[in-house]
Amino acid sequence: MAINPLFPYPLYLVISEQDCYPQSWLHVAEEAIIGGVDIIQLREKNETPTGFLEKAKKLKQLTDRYGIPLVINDAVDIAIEIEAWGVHVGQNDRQPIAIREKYGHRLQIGWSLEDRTQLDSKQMAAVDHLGVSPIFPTKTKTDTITTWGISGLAELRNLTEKPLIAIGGMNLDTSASAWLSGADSIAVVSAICQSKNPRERSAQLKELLT
Ligand SMILES: Cc1ncc(COP(=O)(O)OP(=O)(O)O)c(N)n1
Ligand SMILES: Cc1nc(C(=O)O)sc1CCOP(=O)(O)O
Ligand SMILES: [Mg+2]
Repeated sequence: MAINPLFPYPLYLVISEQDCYPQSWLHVAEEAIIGGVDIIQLREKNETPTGFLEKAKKLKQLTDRYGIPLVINDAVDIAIEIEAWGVHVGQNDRQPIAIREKYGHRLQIGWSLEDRTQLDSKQMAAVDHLGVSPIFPTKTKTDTITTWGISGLAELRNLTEKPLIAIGGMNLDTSASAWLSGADSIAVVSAICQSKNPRERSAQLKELLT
């Protein structure tokens, strides 16, 4: 697959302190960027708002230094405050139209797609890219509904021109098939965060996406 000019970020790291433990999450982020990660999402599900904001500021400094986009998970107000590139929201979060109405185009908006019927939702008008949620079951996030599999991803590719981000169980064994089946980006948590060498693992994953 070629790089999609609407989402030219083939390797997408979703990071949290907990998912990187016992490694330092900020160190993992930097090593992953050096290894080839193109975009990072900060996803802190167990932080206080103040703690999330502090982490977001630190990560923004790092991503700015390397010139890559930062996405904030769920917390639209924090994304605005730190001038993040984007926000990612799911079906149970603040919805794309409400975000667009309030903040215009200050944020790129990612939305999780859990079901084909959601492609017909009016929310799609305010969505910039879609998280295909999930491709495979994963221990990192268990409150998902059904799995798309590679065949579901390929079907989706024929149904929408929005950039598609494959997430859930993406690793060295699964990323190439998702990429070749139409994903514009491969999002990973544990494959990088739990690797002993996040820089090398990122480079290995990136190598598959060319
Ligand atoms: C790129 C990407 N895709 C999907 C998700 C999941 O978002 P959501 O369904 O809101 O679940 P949480 O991540 O908030 O638990 C994502 N974060 N990123
Ligand atoms: C953050 C997230 N969202 C998902 C979704 O399906 O929407 S799966 C997921 C975690 C992906 O972790 P790993 O790369 O370790 O499988
Ligand atoms: Mg969410």
